[in-house]
Amino acid sequence: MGEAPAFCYENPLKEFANGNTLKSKSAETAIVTGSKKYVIEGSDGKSTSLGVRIYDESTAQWACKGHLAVLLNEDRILIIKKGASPDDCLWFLELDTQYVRDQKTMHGGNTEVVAWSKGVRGDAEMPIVISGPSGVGKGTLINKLMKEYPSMFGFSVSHTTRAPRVKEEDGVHYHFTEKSVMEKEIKDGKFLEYASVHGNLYGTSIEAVEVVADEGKRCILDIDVQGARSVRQSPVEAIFIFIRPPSMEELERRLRARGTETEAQISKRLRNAEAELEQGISSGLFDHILYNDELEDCYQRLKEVLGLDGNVGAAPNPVSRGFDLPVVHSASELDNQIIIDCGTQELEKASKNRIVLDVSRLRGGAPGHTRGLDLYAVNSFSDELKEVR
Ligand SMILES: Nc1nc2c(ncn2[C@@H]2O[C@H](COP(=O)(O)OP(=O)(O)O)[C@@H](O)[C@H]2O)c(=O)[nH]1
Ligand SMILES: Nc1ncnc2c1ncn2[C@@H]1O[C@H](COP(=O)(O)OP(=O)(O)O)[C@@H](O)[C@H]1O
Repeated sequence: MGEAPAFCYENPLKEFANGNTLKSKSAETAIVTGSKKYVIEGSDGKSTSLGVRIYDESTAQWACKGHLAVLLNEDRILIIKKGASPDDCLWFLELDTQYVRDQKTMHGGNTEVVAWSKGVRGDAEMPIVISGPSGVGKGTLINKLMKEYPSMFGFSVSHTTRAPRVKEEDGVHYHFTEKSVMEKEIKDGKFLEYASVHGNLYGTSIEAVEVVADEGKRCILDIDVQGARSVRQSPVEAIFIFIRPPSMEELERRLRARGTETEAQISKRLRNAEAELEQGISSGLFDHILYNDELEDCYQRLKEVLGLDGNVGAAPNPVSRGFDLPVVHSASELDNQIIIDCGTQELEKASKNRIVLDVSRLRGGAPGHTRGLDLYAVNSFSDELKEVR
């Protein structure tokens, strides 16, 4: 996914609390990682654009002069990497985002936390997390939704160590995986969340969510309550829906009628259902709790909650991940738009030498990703920002 341009603050971040340090002319802030020291230079106080210099201790040389850093809303710094590949030129150093605040709380409140995330173009709608006990009808509801709105929703294909059921396909319903392989991938940080459910390991890889978002579709996650809690604590901003059965008797009837589990597995799932229901209903974790009594009623409620009543299913908006930034000379911020001047000397190219990076709709993606960036070229001679592409 490319390399983050910088790393961990040498000093506590309190200097950044109001951004003053960054805006004062003399200020230089150092970020150190391994043998590299990244220095964000102070600006003249008028512009929010700052230079970034990199000192490589192993070669004792200053390198990569010319990265640009722009402080955004005092909660994150946008770094525009010079000479990076299109896929790797925009990064955010998160200083005071919701994710960073949550992480600080998790670490007891006294630890300074910063997080790197890569800028990804395009806006994908908030993922939908659906939880509920086994047999309640999650899969049935999700299938209906995907059938009615095939271009709008995409399913996050989880990994699991459980055996496939008769009609289940590898890579479609689940990625059926060896336990040791999955444990290694979890250790390698490839998973957004994972949990042990009914005696097997289940997990959502970061890639599973990103693949759907890259297609411009809204991602649906069918995961248990533990997994939902982990996603709540992740940078992913999602909508959380819990499906509950009309009664335990009806849940049992549905599980048996489905005919996909042995008697022992059904008993285990029913025992676990009690705890899942308790947590689903009373934890405050879920934004919406829907009864699945009559299937059609529940489906209509689900559509309402998702704002789909009467909506005919918009076409997907495929995401193009990269953008070729020419040599960047300066950047300034205006109303959530970063104006990037690429400073070509040749007059004939001058009409395309300014690029606007719209950061008004930034939102957390899977860990390490910030979505919602929009980029377009404008005519630099026009007073208005006129789109030319
Ligand atoms: N945490 C987590 N739970 C998952 C994931 N995938 C599926 N689950 C949950 O695991 C449980 C068992 O799923 P499954 O074996 O397909 O049985 P079913 O719910 O009866 O269809 C359900 O509660 C799923 O929501 C995942 O990636 N992460
Ligand atoms: N509202 C409903 N009324 C009756 N049966 C239902 C309803 N919703 C789902 N079912 C049935 O219950 C069984 C379990 O549903 P499923 O979608 O597999 O549950 P889950 O994915 O939550 O484990 C399936 O056989 C399905 O056809």
